[in-house]
Amino acid sequence: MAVYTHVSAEMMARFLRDYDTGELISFKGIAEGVENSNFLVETRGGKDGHRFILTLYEKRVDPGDLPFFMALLDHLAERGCRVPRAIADRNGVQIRELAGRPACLIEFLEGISLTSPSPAQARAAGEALARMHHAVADFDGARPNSMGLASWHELAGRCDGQWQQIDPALEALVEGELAFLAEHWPQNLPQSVIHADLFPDNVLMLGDSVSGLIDFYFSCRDARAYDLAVTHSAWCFSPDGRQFDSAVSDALLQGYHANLKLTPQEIAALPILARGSALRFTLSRAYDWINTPPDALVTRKDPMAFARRLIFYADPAKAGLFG
Ligand SMILES: Nc1ncnc2c1ncn2[C@@H]1O[C@H](COP(=O)(O)OP(=O)(O)O)[C@@H](O)[C@H]1O
Ligand SMILES: N[C@@H](CCOP(=O)(O)O)C(=O)O
Repeated sequence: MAVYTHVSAEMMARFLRDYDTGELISFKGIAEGVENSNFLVETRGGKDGHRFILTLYEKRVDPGDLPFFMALLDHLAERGCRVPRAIADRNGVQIRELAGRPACLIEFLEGISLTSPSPAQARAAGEALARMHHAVADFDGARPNSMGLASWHELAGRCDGQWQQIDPALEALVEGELAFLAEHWPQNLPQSVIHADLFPDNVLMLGDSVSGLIDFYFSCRDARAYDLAVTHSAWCFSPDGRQFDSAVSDALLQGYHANLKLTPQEIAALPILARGSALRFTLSRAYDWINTPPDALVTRKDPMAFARRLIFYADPAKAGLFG
């Protein structure tokens, strides 16, 4: 359960008094997620609906970036993408504070977060990602990728001396990959605002249809093809990273390409971008594995699940994976 900051019923009720959401009737911490504290909030008698997500922004979210995220969500929603907007209070303010943390009340979207997506669902996710990339073409917000190549050395350095508690082979794998990617990371690819964390748990689905894309708190400007590589690394393996699902992979790539054609340079770069994505999530999970506070209500995610993906993508026999 991801709740790092505890909120009392009195605090929550007081917070909601500034909105047209009606009276608080229940709230509870949400089990999924690892980054922020999220609560499902129910109200009655309000004008703005009766079910909401209240997010308190934690460790990796810079409060200065919240206006970028909120403007992006507004922009995407205005262009027909199913994303949750932040609700404004009666003074028109979206970004507030609760329990000493930056806080936003977010529209609740229906749908289920998947754990084992089918090819049809992966195809729908690929289509939704491509539609999002089209929709941001005229969004002029800017935010560099705080979890991009430049940050990976620093993140690895912060795990120094502690790799052994995760896996004896991990340090050598990370060192080798950092050196390889520093030399081979593709340059000059088309840039876009990207989601950068489009895991199955961040795509809400009703049957085989996408009902919402959520959790834009790593979104940034970076190579557009890197977003597809992140999504590929997240969707096309069993959760422990031991099994690759070629049917899900084909469907995801077809769904994306049916809506947005990548350039030949982008397609050629995908194997290295996928290695980068696998390394990025290995590193953030390793850092969290070592540093998660013991009193946080959170289930840590296994870094080795992405180390295994990294080994898969680095295998020369997989070079043809992306066409
Ligand atoms: N707008 C939303 N509508 C419905 N459910 C949501 C919404 N935002 C988050 N959730 C639920 O909360 C969970 C955790 O949210 P998420 O944004 O992934 O957390 P974190 O910021 O910790 O990564 C999601 O898996 C989903 O079940
Ligand atoms: N997707 C990342 C971690 C970010 O957390 P999420 O709950 O927003 O998906 C991972 O799985 O390591």
